[in-house]
Amino acid sequence: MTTPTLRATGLTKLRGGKKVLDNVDLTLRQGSVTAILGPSGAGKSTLLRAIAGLEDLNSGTIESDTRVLTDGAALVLPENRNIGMVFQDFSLFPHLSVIDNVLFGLRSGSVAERRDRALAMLEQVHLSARAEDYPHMLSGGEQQRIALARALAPAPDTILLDEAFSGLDGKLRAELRDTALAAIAAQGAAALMVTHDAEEAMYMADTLALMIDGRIVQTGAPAELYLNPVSASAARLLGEINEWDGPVENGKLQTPFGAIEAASSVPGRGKALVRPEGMGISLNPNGNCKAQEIHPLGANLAIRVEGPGQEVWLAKATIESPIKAGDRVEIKLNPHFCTIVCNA
Ligand SMILES: Nc1ncnc2c1ncn2[C@@H]1O[C@H](COP(=O)(O)OP(=O)(O)OP(=O)(O)O)[C@@H](O)[C@H]1O
Repeated sequence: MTTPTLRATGLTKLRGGKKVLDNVDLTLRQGSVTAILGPSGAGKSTLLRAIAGLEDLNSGTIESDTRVLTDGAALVLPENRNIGMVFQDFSLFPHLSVIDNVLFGLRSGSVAERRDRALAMLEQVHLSARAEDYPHMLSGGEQQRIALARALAPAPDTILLDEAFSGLDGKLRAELRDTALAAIAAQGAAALMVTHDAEEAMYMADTLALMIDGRIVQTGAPAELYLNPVSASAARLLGEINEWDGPVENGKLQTPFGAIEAASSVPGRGKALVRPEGMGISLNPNGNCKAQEIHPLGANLAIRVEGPGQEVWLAKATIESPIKAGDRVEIKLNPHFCTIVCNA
């Protein structure tokens, strides 16, 4: 595992008596991308801003591998934290050319060295040919690539991306994600990104941190969190999930679509969580379930399946599936996509 470049411990921030950050711990590592995913108002931007030094904290410590950035009173100013930031709205200086925007944050080295560095960063985001243009001459995606080059130019230890791709759509957004990943990897910075978009978070991040009501409720690799969520609310952040409450007896919880084994002991009642991919669906004229509605989703079909007691769960099948709305079907749960959590 690579060296931590930034460690936040016990970050707490109160606003109007409400904890918008509640004892947040987070470690960022060199060359690794961490994404914070959470609903609106969860405190994601506040956390990013606190790390950048733009937000005071009530308590907690933020340290880089060499120094303490915040520890109650001890505070390193934002401009001295060696942290780069990219915002959703690009925030380029309109009166400066592209190269001057990138040069803006470069303070060390001779004029020629700084220019070489700025050009190298523009090269990295494939825009060196536009160095003398002004921001208004560039598309939104191009402006965001300049913002990324500007943030990475001073070789920050850490780069913070706040909904940096949200203003862009479709193909452009996908391209910018890849450009950003390559540029971040080339610089070896630790990246922390905030997004509402679960697919974007899973695509880009090595580590995901799920944030709800100011607390980080789960941290881990995207696949681990997708398959083994700690709660229904954590599971919902990463995509659709079927939920079923019931007693756990002999280590099993019975759902309308089959029994699920509890990985660890869950006392009393539990909640079964089943990803749509875990609903193994097949045509069976004698099956006790029915395909109620079918919607194409690119390579997959989303199928609403009615169970024996008229419960409706979501299943996924590949686009070649012969199943049609109204068909009798059979469901076999795939335990890989099923979890039981405490029903608290
Ligand atoms: N300047 C401010 N003054 C007062 N309250 C604020 C301020 N900025 C944010 N808040 C509140 O702090 C809480 C956390 O806000 P924050 O912007 O960090 O959430 P978020 O998870 O980034 O949300 P979003 O995804 O909508 O941007 C919210 O309840 C928000 O209303």
